[in-house]
Amino acid sequence: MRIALAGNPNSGKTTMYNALTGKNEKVGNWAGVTVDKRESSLKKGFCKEECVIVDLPGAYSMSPFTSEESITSSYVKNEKLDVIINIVDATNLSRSLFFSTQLLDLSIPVVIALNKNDINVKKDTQINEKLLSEKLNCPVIKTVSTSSEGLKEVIEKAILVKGKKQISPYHEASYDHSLKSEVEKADRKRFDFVSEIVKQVETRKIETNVRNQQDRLDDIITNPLFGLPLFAIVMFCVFYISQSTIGPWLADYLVGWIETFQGYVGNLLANANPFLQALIVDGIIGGVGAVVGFLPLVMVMYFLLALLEDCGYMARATVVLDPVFKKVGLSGKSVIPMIIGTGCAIPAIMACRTIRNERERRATAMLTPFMPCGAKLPVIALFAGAFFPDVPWLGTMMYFVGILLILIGAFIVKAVTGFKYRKSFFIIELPEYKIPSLKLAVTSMFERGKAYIVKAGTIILVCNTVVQIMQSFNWSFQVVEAGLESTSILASLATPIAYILIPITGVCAWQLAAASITGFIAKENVVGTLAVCYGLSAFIDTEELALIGSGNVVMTTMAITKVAALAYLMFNLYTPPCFAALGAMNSEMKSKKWLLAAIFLQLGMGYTVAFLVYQIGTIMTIHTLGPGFLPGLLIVLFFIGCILLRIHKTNIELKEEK
Ligand SMILES: Nc1nc2c(ncn2[C@@H]2O[C@H](COP(=O)(O)OP(=O)(O)OP(=O)(O)O)[C@@H](O)[C@H]2O)c(=O)[nH]1
Ligand SMILES: [Mg+2]
Repeated sequence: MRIALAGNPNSGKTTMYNALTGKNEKVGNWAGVTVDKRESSLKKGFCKEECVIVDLPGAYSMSPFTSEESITSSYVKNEKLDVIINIVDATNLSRSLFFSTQLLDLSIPVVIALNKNDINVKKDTQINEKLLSEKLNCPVIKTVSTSSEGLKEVIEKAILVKGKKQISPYHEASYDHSLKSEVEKADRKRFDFVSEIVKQVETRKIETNVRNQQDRLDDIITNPLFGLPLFAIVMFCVFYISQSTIGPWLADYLVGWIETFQGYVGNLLANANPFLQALIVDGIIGGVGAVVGFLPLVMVMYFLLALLEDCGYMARATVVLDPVFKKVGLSGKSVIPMIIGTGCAIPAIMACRTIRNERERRATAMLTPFMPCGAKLPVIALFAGAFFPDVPWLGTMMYFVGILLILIGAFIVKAVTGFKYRKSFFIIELPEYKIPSLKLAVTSMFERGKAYIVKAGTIILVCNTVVQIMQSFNWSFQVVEAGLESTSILASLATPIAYILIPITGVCAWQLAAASITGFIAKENVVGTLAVCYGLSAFIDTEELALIGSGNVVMTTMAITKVAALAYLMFNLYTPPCFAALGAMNSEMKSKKWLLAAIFLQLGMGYTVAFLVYQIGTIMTIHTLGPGFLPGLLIVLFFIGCILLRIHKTNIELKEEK
């Protein structure tokens, strides 16, 4: 038996899906969290029959506007479904039932779950579900997905209605679907029908048109003047707590355990072959451990972001940033992918589907990776902790630089595509504020933590092993002696890139180049590879319970200046993301031209920023230009020249069109 969950965005479909299947799919308090379908079998205990539950993206209507809405409408129309469970947001009945009546037209049995009933109980809003069931000719059950209330009954009803015929409550006269005015007329009629039913079944105590506390809070939070600084403060707190206070404090304990384990294995292998010993103790445990050591930072950040999302703040952030983004040809819609991007660029790029305008969608997918993701966080934490322990806000600043680069990038895309100002509307449904669910935040945190550990135990482990082997052997496949690592396979492959990095690091270090290259496989590799190449594993000082301070081993071993460390960090953060994210960009942009342009822009902007930071920083600190200034300048000028040329071409094309 196959049951699909369909309904308006933010009605609680994924929450119900998770409760029914035991999965942990992403739930968020805004419209458009789910952008692709997911399926899994129903948990035992709900019914004896084998049953598959399908979670779908939210949709307002069967006539799709966005690509994720069309996933839903084509799925319910074309797949062989036994039953549709229509999740209706009981706090917003009139809007939700419009879609319900369309689902009831499909000749597939429907069960309506009147979800979020707990909110209605609190507000004393009553819905006569029996009468509603009679009016719609289908079972209606009140549910609370967050506590699984009513879910068993919903499934029981779904089994009962399977294979039964339901008579659609609304009969639409046929009309010409190609004519916009006709469609609007038909929709209006359907809406009147729904309003009439709502009038009969619902009694509200609080009139929605009375300004309540929520509206007053919105006046402050989304205020054009206070909104932006407030957003900056909120995000600063998130990054500061996760990366400069609680995160590193927890990380220290973890690193202590990892070191103990490493020492234990080291003792066990004391008499083993030196290569094997180095591979296991330094390459695998040291490299993977260096990455895993930063796990608490990622988890704390996820916990805080989940709280912010769930309380309803993130949806407001889109409204606050909308005017700023509009100026560069994007809109508030681009903010959600950006925020998701602080976790991982892949779901963030997928979230761009909710953007209707093609140019805006592609531009957002192209620019979202500038937002440092969870995998880049260990890289930030490492450099911020090792080189700038007295600047606790440095890590946080990397996120704000990310936002700035998104804006600059958007401006470039706008100029290159010849985007002309058009009045565009940004409409978002603001969810109600609520006390965030700790359970949800903890689940989100552990899900992310699990993914991080799995990645460290697979991709990162394999990469570190390969790096350790390539570093241990030369091209004649002989083990390189200690001190002669620069003759290794790894060093000879990375050296050409190391030359390109001279204008941004001041040194020709194959280790730095190797770390940046493996970073394209997964960004955590930057930390893992540096740990392996420099023979450093513990980046966190367990004795001082802090990320290792200045003048420590990392700084002296890497032998680069603070300015170079900052520039190198920024190069790794703002050049193209990992290959998996590039793959996601390719499938969302659906254009090779856009993908290539995106990679070029990311490479160019990442290099330019790093070059400027290093050279200007060097002039400011030691009053001289850094090494490799001229070649670096030529690379940057080439990048800027290419963009200017493209903009010029676009302008000529536009003139010709006129
Ligand atoms: N109070 C209350 N909140 C709920 C209930 N069900 C879901 N929520 C909350 O509603 C919000 C949206 O939940 P989701 O499950 O992500 O909604 P969705 O329908 O999957 O949303 P999209 O994927 O965007 O279409 C989250 O903040 C949930 O915690 C419920 O029964 N009661
Ligand atoms: Mg969902």
